[in-house]
Amino acid sequence: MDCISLTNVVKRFGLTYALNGLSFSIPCGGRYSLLGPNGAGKSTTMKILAGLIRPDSGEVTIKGMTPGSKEVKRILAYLPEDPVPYRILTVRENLEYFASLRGIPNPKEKAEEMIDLFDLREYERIQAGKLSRGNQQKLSLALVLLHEPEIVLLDEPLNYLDIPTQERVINILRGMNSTFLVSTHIMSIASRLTDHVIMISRGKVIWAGSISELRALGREDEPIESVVSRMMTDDH
Ligand SMILES: Nc1ncnc2c1ncn2[C@@H]1O[C@H](COP(=O)(O)OP(=O)(O)OP(=O)(O)O)[C@@H](O)[C@H]1O
Repeated sequence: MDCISLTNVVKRFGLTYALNGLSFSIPCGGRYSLLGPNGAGKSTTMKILAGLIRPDSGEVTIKGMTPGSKEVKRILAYLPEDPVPYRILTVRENLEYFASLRGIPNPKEKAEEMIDLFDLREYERIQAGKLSRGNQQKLSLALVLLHEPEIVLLDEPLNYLDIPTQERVINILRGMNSTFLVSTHIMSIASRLTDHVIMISRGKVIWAGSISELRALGREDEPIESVVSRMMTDDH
């Protein structure tokens, strides 16, 4: 079964076509990266899947359901590019609040678990607005993952994180059995978190396949970044 499906999706902002006939699908349990040059339509795609904006035309389903519906919200996590937790709440309060919004039976226990998992103990009583950008990112990841979502949409998830935290987060994400769509410009993140790639440019898919197929398109010893760069530039 497909957990994510887009067919012929068009989204315009004024005269700009952010998405222009975008179609792809991701089977349940699939781990996919969304790659593309600046302005390709990656964040727009994520927002449509998260139900935050509606396409002008085309069909979008999450496990056969409508994005943004109550059923989908229950099973989906979306980390935007620049997530902001509730600034006046402390780290712990944010976690407890999100856990109770999610209907988790014991929000305090869940907050404890996420504080340990994301190494936030030192900051648990600090207001989110006073955290460093990296610690805000860590908290935001904890907030979107606390309900053990089946489908996870992450826009540049490792932004601002120091190297030990990147490793910690990569291990957490790799340990989850969810369906993943990760938008990133960093190929090492794509290849460590996912095994398939959807490459888009000007609002439509220009290539899709496994990361090993992508590597095989390059010359021997050619860095994968160079292969991707050529594919993105050839399209222009
Ligand atoms: N709210 C908006 N109003 C007007 N134009 C928008 C809006 N959101 C996106 N766009 C335009 O839609 C196109 C796709 O933008 P989008 O943010 O989806 O690209 P992206 O692939 O995520 O880019 P980047 O890699 O730079 O983050 C761009 O031309 C952008 O300027």
